[in-house]
Amino acid sequence: MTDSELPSQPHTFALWREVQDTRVRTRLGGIYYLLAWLLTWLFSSAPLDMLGSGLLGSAFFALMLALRLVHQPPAQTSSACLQLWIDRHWYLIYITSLSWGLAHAWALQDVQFEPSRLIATLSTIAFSTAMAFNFSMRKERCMSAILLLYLPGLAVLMMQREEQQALLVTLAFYLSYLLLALSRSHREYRNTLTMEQQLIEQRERYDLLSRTDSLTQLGNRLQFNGLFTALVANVQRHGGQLSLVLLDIDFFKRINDEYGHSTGDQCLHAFAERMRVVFRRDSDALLRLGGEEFGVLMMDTPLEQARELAEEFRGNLASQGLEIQGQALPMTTSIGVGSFDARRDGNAEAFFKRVDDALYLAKAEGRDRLVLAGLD
Ligand SMILES: Nc1nc2c(ncn2[C@@H]2O[C@H](COP(=O)(O)OP(=O)(O)OP(=O)(O)O)[C@@H](O)[C@H]2O)c(=O)[nH]1
Repeated sequence: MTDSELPSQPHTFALWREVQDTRVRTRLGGIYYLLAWLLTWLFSSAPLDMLGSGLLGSAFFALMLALRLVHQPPAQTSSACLQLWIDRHWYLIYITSLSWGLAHAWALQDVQFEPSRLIATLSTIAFSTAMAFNFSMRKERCMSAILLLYLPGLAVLMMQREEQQALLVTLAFYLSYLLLALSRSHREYRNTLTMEQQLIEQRERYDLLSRTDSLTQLGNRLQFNGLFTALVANVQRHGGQLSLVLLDIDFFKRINDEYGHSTGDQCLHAFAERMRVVFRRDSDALLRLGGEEFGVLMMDTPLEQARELAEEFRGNLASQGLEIQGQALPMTTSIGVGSFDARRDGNAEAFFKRVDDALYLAKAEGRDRLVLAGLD
């Protein structure tokens, strides 16, 4: 998934990240529960006497492992879908934790598990430690899972506290450490997430800046190049109508020479503002291609419609000029307009050249006019 495909809403991004992290961390967990059960059962004093319950336990933990593996994250990245996946996955984690907690309690109680009791206790410690460090995205849920792992065993040890006092106290102490470690791990997870979100936002801001012309706040040449190629590829593949309007201010050098560069800058800004008034559809992409040359990419717009709008723009500008510092400054623009034609334009470059040639013709024929591309 590329950066631009990542969910942009902070809440949805946090859920998406949590899904990815949960998915990566949950895979191994399932294998170790199965392994721990197999060792506890097979190293008990009489595994064959417990064949039924041994196999049943193995089948159960194998099923939990399979469910974890087949529970694929949603293809959609809506927050509702992501939240649902997380909730369901936590059910699997709870069920596995409680089942292991009960298996440990059984091992502590049943004499047949005497030789493998240590395996079960060490596994409980390992699972709860892994839980505290790997699933700290949700503090309360993680705490509940640790308690499900721990409490059945502690309850048995409480009942046997005469003989098991040392183990009971040690496990209780370790549990308190785990809850503290979980708090710290949760804080660190949130901090890392915030940093990651800030980084993405910063990158998006820089990306936008690098594609924006600072004088007019229109998209710049870089933006045009990417957008134009993508839109042409899109109409080539799916059809539709894409029009391009190229505008070049007439004799702009004279404005600079006569009124100064700063007034020239204000003219460019005012020109862009005027473009925003006329080409106002959300799907119109307004760009400054460089110097005093501008472009409008009009999606789903037939040639005639693009021509009408461009002509309206040219006429308004010629009759009203631009208002700079309360003064009307005469100004005209030459315009080339064209629509992508799959038979005539092999690629984006050819299409651009056709419209640029029309603009050149508008200049050559005396300026302040609009020429349609490729009607020769
Ligand atoms: N103020 C200002 N001037 C700019 C900017 N970018 C380009 N120019 C000026 O725009 C002028 C363009 O001049 P030319 O290419 O000769 O074009 P023109 O004078 O508009 O003449 P025609 O296009 O042939 O009608 C140059 O004087 C550039 O210095 C800018 O960002 N600000």
